Amino acid sequence: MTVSVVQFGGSNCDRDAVRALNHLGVDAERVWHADGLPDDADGIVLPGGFSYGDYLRAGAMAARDPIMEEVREAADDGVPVIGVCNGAQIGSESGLTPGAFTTNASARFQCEPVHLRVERADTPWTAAYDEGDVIEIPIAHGEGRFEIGADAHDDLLDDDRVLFRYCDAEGNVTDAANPNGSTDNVAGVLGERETVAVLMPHPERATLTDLGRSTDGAGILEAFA
Ligand SMILES: NC(=O)CC[C@H](N)C(=O)O
Repeated sequence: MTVSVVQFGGSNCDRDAVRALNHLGVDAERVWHADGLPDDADGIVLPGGFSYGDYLRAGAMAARDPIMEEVREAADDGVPVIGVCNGAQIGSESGLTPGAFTTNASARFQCEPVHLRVERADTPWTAAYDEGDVIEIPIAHGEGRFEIGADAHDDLLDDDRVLFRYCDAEGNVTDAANPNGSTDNVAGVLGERETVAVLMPHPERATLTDLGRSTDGAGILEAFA
């Protein structure tokens, strides 16, 4: 499998994603947005960063970049797509996943390790875990607060599309464990297909063993292995 890591102007986690995937034995290459998706892309990562300088809203301009039409078509064909942090914002802005990410309740950029509860273990992104597992992965965002209308939230729950929730070290989903004020502590969701997912925390920053920190994020990227 060759994973395309889509680089926009202002992306800054594209190299980290390639390195983390390579560490897991997955071929990956950075793809400059203006060059379009290669025909052999059989996996796609929308990486973190500050695409288009976060102007208007984080992810809003990249979501309207022509390459996103190709990403949407690939996703519809069943190609696995994951959006991480700014990539999650691009995914929601482009309608790949429900809800929106907006300014943290703190109104500050937050960079810290958080705990996540695995809400679904039967997806490609979470097959390495058991439902209810607690994993530690860092966040680094200013606009990570998940927001969704009441009806869409009901649909999200009915369709069981919440992938991760912010929790404490014991797995309790509480306000105190919610770093950014996200609705229902949601940290990651699935698209219409389980092969499409977005999450605000950074699994590629919790994969390499030589960083000396948690490697709990590896299981998410192993979806491509
Ligand atoms: N690390 C990131 O991808 C940051 C995302 C976005 N620029 C934000 O601050 O919310």
